[in-house]
Amino acid sequence: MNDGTNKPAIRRKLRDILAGMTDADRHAKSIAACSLLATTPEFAAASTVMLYMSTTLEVDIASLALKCWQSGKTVVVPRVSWDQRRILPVEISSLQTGMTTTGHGIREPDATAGKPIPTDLIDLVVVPGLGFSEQGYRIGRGMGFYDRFLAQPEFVGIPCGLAFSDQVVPEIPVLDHDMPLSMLVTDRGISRFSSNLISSR
Ligand SMILES: Nc1nc2c(c(=O)[nH]1)N(C=O)[C@@H](CNc1ccc(C(=O)N[C@@H](CCC(=O)O)C(=O)O)cc1)CN2
Ligand SMILES: Nc1ncnc2c1ncn2[C@@H]1O[C@H](COP(=O)(O)OP(=O)(O)OP(=O)(O)O)[C@@H](O)[C@H]1O
Repeated sequence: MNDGTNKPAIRRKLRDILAGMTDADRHAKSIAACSLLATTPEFAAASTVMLYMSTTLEVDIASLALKCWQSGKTVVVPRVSWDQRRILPVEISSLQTGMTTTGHGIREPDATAGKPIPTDLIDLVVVPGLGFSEQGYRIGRGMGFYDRFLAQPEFVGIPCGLAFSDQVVPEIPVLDHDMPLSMLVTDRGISRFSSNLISSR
């Protein structure tokens, strides 16, 4: 069945897998996955990197944010605009200060913090998700925020999924609006999906 109707069941299964991991496992795998991402030429070449404010069940991006700042990169994270049903990239210089918590316990820069950054300046987007396929597709929280973000014509960067290896599943239903990733990094390794490269979009 590839019509997307089983997406809720896949989300439930993936949420169970994530909840079943131990904190120690999540911590070790977060460090491993972020270290691997930091070794890639795509990361080295990026001046502006879009990260996400990780929740406890997602790969913790803290070590990656520090590497970005240490090497002089600009870090942006999403702020949800409910009016526009989109995420807006906002620059941050700390993961702690100036944050507020939205629904689902997701943190984002509060109204006083964070300068909006034009989408075309983003070189690399580190994309969270509930699950990822070996073909470079992802399933998220079901609001389509990242699909809409990555589909914008002004987005010219590289979309890179970041996940625990536990989150990689053989197949994810793909609908027309689902945006493929160019890369996927987990604690087990780096995958590149040549058919999804920007030049072919
Ligand atoms: N760490 C992290 N940040 C992320 C995402 C993510 O998956 N992980 N997102 C990935 O997309 C975006 C945020 N996604 C969100 C999805 C739902 C709600 C939320 O509050 N939902 C309400 C229902 C709102 C409505 O239906 O109008 C709720 O469930 O109460 C918030 C953020 C951007 N930031
Ligand atoms: N480019 C787009 N333009 C308009 N609507 C879109 C677009 N992409 C996705 N949507 C809508 O968003 C909704 C959720 O999509 P989907 O189930 O693929 O979310 P998801 O990728 O799992 O979630 P997310 O990206 O928020 O983590 C769908 O109803 C879809 O129609």
